Amino acid sequence: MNTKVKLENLNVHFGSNHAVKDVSIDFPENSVTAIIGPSGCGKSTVLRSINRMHDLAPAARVTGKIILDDTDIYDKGVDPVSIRRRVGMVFQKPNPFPAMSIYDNVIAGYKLNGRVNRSEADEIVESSLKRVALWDEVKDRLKASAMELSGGQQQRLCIARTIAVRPEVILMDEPASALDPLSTLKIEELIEELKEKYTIIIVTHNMQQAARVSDFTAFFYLGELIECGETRKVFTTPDKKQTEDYITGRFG
Ligand SMILES: Nc1ncnc2c1ncn2[C@@H]1O[C@H](COP(=O)(O)OP(=O)(O)OP(=O)(O)O)[C@@H](O)[C@H]1O
Repeated sequence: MNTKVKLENLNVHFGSNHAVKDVSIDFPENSVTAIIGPSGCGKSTVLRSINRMHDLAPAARVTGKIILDDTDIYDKGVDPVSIRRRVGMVFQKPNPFPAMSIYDNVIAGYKLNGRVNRSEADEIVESSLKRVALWDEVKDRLKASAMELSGGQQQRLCIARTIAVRPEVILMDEPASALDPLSTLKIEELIEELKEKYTIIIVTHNMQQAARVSDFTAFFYLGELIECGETRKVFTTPDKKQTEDYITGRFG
């Protein structure tokens, strides 16, 4: 399996808080890697560093390397906007643009590339909504406000918006934690399908979800990567005692 994203000695500081400590990890292409660990262990901070989102937080200092294919995304001269196009992000709470229609939400990110003609936009909206299994539910009301959709539909819309930009990597920060069990199941099924085309890295608090959706699991504790490996192995015969204690619910 090719490595799509490689973290080499990644450190993130917020002022004097050393939130991510010397983390090195490979994320294989066309696979799902789950990042797990107790609250505050640095999961979201690691995820956000992979599309340079900390550039937007003045207190953050990132050192080390993050290699996307052959590009160190923190190299001088690398445009963070071009990285965010290649590395999309889906957040915990569905965040469609409230003033926009369903159609305009899907195409919003893609339009930042420049002018888009109508038939091209129609094609992208339809294929993205089909990809997230939302097309049949919304095809008759594409001009309706995105806020008319249920929470689960809104989250699938946000995933459609992300994939419309044609990223290579999708970061997901607890994408189903605000959703009911049925919507969660749909998101999990979608993740399974999306990995054929994309490399997915997902932060989740839900151990069963990590076991269900991921090929690889990385366990973090107090800012350090404790263990990373095939999900089945991490969940059945972890190498480290801390991992075992966490996945068996003894702490966290
Ligand atoms: N923008 C920020 N400014 C300052 N400190 C931050 C910022 N983001 C995160 N931190 C700090 O970095 C550490 C790791 O936080 P992070 O959100 O990555 O943890 P987490 O494992 O994702 O937690 P949770 O599971 O609760 O979401 C915490 O001490 C947090 O307070």
